[in-house]
Amino acid sequence: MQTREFFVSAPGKVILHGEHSVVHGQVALAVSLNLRTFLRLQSTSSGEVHINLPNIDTFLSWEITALQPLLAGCKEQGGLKDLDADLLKRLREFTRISEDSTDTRSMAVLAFLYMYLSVFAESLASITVSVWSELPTGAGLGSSAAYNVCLSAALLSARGNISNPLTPQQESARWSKEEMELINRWAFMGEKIIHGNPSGVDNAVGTWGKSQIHTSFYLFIIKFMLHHFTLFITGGFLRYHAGNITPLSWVPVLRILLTNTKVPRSTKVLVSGVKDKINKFPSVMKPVLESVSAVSCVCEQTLIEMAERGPSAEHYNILEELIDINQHHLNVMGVGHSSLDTLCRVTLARGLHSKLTGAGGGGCGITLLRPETDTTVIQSTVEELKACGFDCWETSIGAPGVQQHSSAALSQHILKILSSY
Ligand SMILES: Nc1ncnc2c1ncn2[C@@H]1O[C@H](COP(=O)(O)OP(=O)(O)OP(=O)(O)O)[C@@H](O)[C@H]1O
Ligand SMILES: C[C@@](O)(CCO)CC(=O)[O-]
Ligand SMILES: [Mg+2]
Repeated sequence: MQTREFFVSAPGKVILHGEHSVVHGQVALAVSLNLRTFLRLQSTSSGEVHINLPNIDTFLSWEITALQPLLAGCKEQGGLKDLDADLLKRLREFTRISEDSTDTRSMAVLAFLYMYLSVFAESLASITVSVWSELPTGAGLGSSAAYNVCLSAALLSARGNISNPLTPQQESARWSKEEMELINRWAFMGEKIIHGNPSGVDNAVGTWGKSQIHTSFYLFIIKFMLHHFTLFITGGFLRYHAGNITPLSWVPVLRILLTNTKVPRSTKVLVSGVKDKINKFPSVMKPVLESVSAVSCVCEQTLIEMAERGPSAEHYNILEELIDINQHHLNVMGVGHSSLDTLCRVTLARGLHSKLTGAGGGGCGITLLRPETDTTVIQSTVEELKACGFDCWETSIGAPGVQQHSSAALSQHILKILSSY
């Protein structure tokens, strides 16, 4: 063990276009969100492993001697290609979590124990891990990915597989590109446990976020543009395709209203439902997935054009039409929900366009706000959506990816929650 105590955090994400079709190799556009998950790891000498997950009211511990036999016959650490099915089976038996279980607590515990046992296989260490998130759990904003990215970064750092990048002078620090790749790969393993068959977009956004290359490059662009009196900055969008993530340079900030319908759903169940539909009607569903990919590409082109020529009303009309088309496609895939229909209807009554974001089936939706959208219109929309029982707020997008923090960098509120275990 390298450190007695440290803190990490990772952001959630919003998918603009491409959810579900990205699982089947198509293009997605996503952006990190300024809502984060925070983790505190302490090394102890208790001979036990503790996990505290206050968001889901889960506080558990195990004797290391009870966990050790689970590693019998395990492959060498580094099994990053596929999940170790035998270890997962033994873990399910040990925790009495059945194969078809998708409940919140079971998924979180399995992902944690799997990553802990795999990373510390050579010598199980006594640790206490506490995780708390600003993100709603299971609502389409990448809460599972932020959780897995935090676990991955903290466990790998504690084990010494990656560095502890924070220097005494710093409040926050990030890892090297190679280390972030490792964090991302282990987080993907956690996503496999929680999602079943993830595309990797959520953990990639949670790891990389709005990259540093972005920030310095864009500061230059912003200066240039302000000099030319164009009030126009980047939105930090990322393009994800077949395991590769690339920042979209020169795209505008979009104003987005986020609505949480609060209807619970499981990404694992929804992703598997789409797969069943594709298997049942391949000739019907494949063109739908390809069309969603085309929506992502046309959207990307439009954003680039908006940056190059300056945004026009026509650009916003295109973005709105793409949102409508994609929402219809997602309904065809079977991942819509009456609560999301309500969101679309309420916003369209005021000329605003919405779609679900993330896995759908309830959870969150996004509404595009035009630059000229009046504050009174936004306020009345928010009020009506709240009257439907939804949470609704204007987001700030484009946040940094996974980071290590000093305790001084965290707010008293977060520190208090994480330190009370
Ligand atoms: N703060 C947290 N504490 C503990 N477990 C969490 C936390 N956040 C997420 N999880 C785990 O992730 C699961 C939710 O993952 P799921 O993929 O269904 O939703 P999501 O990631 O919020 O949405 P999407 O995948 O559509 O973006 C929870 O059931 C829980 O197991
Ligand atoms: C539904 C999905 O496309 C996005 C969930 O945020 C699943 C995935 O990409 O793994
Ligand atoms: Mg998820």
